[in-house]
Amino acid sequence: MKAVRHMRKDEGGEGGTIVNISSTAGLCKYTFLPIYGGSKGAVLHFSQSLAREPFYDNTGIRVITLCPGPTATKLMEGLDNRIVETSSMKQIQSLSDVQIIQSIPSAVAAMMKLLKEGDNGSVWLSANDKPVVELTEKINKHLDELEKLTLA
Ligand SMILES: NC(=O)C1=CN([C@@H]2O[C@H](COP(=O)(O)OP(=O)(O)OC[C@H]3O[C@@H](n4cnc5c(N)ncnc54)[C@H](O)[C@@H]3O)[C@@H](O)[C@H]2O)C=CC1
Ligand SMILES: CCCCCC(=O)/C=C/C=C\C=C\C=C\[C@@H](O)[C@@H](O)CCCC(=O)O
Repeated sequence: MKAVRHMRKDEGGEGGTIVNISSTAGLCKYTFLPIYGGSKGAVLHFSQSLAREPFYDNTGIRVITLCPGPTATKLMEGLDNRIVETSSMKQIQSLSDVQIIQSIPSAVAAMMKLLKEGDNGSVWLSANDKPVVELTEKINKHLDELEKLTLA
């Protein structure tokens, strides 16, 4: 929020872009990453709450969220040995049958695309070495429906 104060146009800044890094672990109920997944869900919710209008109109700051799937960085090294809930090994094993650990260039390509094309409040998925997918509509539909329930 300190960066926002420096960047915001309505307080003398130049606007800009903030990209928050969530994860597929923030989208999926992974039994092997409950704490990490919880923190990544929080990153996504923080971004969507911050990006809600009139934030962009007032500040000129785009807030965008990237949700990468497993990507070949140091963070993924020895993941199997760091799983605390051993009953979740079954889920991690079945996941590794259908999901690959993507290359860093794939995640970088996703970042470049969303920097060029991403609207304020947009959410993007980059996984399995596939082209980046925009999730904004699905995420906002889900959040808007839940919000309606809180008001009913
Ligand atoms: N690698 C993966 O599979 C995925 C990673 N992510 C997220 O991407 C982001 C970057 O992770 P990676 O590049 O994969 O990990 P990494 O371990 O390669 O890099 C993390 C970097 O953060 C720095 N760092 C750690 N604690 C810090 C602190 N308190 N203050 C400042 N810098 C600190 C480390 O020195 C390191 O350079 C993280 O938020 C991670 O959760 C999201 C989805 C998948
Ligand atoms: C410390 C947490 C890193 C989490 C990275 C992330 O944000 C999302 C990961 C999502 C799913 C990961 C699935 C991994 C499944 C298997 O392929 C696993 O067996 C790979 C283990 C690799 C290793 O070096 O141990």
